[in-house]
Amino acid sequence: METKGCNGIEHSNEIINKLPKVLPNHVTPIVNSQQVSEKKVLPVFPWFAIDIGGTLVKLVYFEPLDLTPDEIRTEGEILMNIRHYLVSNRAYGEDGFRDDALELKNIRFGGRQGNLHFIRFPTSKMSNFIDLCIMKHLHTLTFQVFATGGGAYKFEYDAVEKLKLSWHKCDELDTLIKGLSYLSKLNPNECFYYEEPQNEANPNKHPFKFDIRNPFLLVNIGSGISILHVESETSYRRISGTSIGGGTFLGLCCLLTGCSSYDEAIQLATAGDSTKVDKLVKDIYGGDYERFGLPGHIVASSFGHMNLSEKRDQATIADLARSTLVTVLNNIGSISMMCAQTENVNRILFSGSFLRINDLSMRILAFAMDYWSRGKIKAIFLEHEGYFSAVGSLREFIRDNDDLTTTATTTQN
Ligand SMILES: Nc1ncnc2c1ncn2[C@@H]1O[C@H](COP(=O)(O)OP(=O)(O)O)[C@@H](O)[C@H]1O
Ligand SMILES: CC(C)(COP(=O)(O)O)[C@@H](O)C(=O)NCCC(=O)O
Repeated sequence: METKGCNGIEHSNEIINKLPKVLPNHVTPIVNSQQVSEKKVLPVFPWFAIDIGGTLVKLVYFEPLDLTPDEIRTEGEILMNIRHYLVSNRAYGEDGFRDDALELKNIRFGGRQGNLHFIRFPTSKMSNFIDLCIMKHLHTLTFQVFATGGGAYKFEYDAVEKLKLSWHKCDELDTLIKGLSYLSKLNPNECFYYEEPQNEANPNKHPFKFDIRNPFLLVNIGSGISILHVESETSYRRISGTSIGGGTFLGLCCLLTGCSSYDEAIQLATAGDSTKVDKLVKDIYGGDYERFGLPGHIVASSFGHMNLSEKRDQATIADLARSTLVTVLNNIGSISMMCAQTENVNRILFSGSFLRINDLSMRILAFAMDYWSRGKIKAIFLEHEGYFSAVGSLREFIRDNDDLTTTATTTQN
C-alpha cells in the first residue's frame, strides 16, 4: 500500500515504517540537563529550525554526537527515529531533499558537538507536510519550533492549532545575518569569489576571508530580493529590494520554455545563447557606443529581438531561458551596484537559493560587478546559499548569542 508522504507525494511503506511511531510529547519546554556551562541552559533535543520562504522551505537539523547517558535515556529514542528517517535518506518522496554536500560534519554548535543537516522542500507542499506531521505524529517529537520566513507568519495558525506546537517567529533578515555570521566564522570555505569569472573552464574559485565587522552589502536572492547594508553583526538596514528575483526567473522560464523545475530551467539556461534573444549595443550601433563607454557586446535591450518573427523562429527554448536569466541578473547587478556605490561599500555578498546549482549566475554577477566598478567592488558568494535564515533561527532556538548579543538594529528603507 502507498501512503501520502511529506510533500503530498507517494511514500513506499518501507520509508513510512522508518518514520517515528507515536512518541510521547515533549511537554517540558526549555529545561533539562544540557547545562554546558553554569550560565547556559540549552533546550532539549531535537534541535531544528525552519525557514518557510516564498518558494522553498529550508530546514536545518543539528544531530548531536556527544549525548550523555542521561540524554540517551530521555531523548535517545526520538533522536534515533529522526536519524533513521531524516539523516539516512537524501530524498523524501519526490520533493524533499537533504543537501548532503552541504552537511557540516562534527562541528561545535551551542557548545555541543554534532552534524548540521540541510533539508528543503517546496513551500507549495507545506500544507501536505503539516498533514503528514499530524498523520505520523511527527509533531510530538518536539515541543517548540523556531520558524522564520514569511511562512512563519502565514502558517502560524496551522502550527499552533493543528500541531499544538509552541511556535516562535523570528524575522527572516535578522536570522539571515545571524546565520551568515555563524557559518562564515565556522566554515573557512563558506565565502568564496571567482578570480576569472569569464573563464568558463576554470573561473578560479577561491575562499574569501570574510570579516563581518566591516560594512558590506548583502543581496539576498530568494523569490524576491532584499538588499541590506550590514554594518556589523548587530546593525543593518534594509536599503532596497526588487520583485524581480529568483521567482521571476523560474516563473518566466516555465512560461517561455515549458520547463517545470528550477533544475531544468538552469540546465536550459546553461545551454542557451542570450544574444539570439537580446538586442545588443552592437546590433544598434554596429559596434561600441564609445562616447558613453558602452561596449558593443553588452545588452541594450533585453528580449529586444523578439518582436521579429524570424528572430523568434531562430531562438530555441534554451536561448529563451538564458536570456531570462541574463535579464534578471542585469537588473540585480545594476541595482546592487547602485546600492553599493551609494552606501560606499566595496563588498557585495550574494545569498539565496537562486544561486543553488547556479555557477553560471555567480560568474555573470562576479564579472559584472568587477567590470562596472572597474575592479573596485568584489562579488562574494556563499556555499550554503539559501540556508542562512534557517541557521540563524536555530541559533535563536538555542539562544546562541555569542556573537550577536542584542537583536540587530534595523531600519526600513
Ligand atoms: N528546487 C528548487 N525549486 C524551486 N526554486 C528553486 C529551487 N532551487 C533553487 N531555486 C531558486 O531559488 C529561489 C528561492 O530562493 P530562496 O532563497 O529559497 O527564497 P524563498 O525564501 O523566497 O523561498 C527560487 O525562486 C528559484 O529561483
Ligand atoms: C518580501 C520578501 C522579503 C520575502 O522574502 P523571500 O521569501 O522572497 O526570500 C522578498 O521577496 C522581497 O524583499 N521582495 C522585494 C520587495 C520589494 O522591495 O520590492
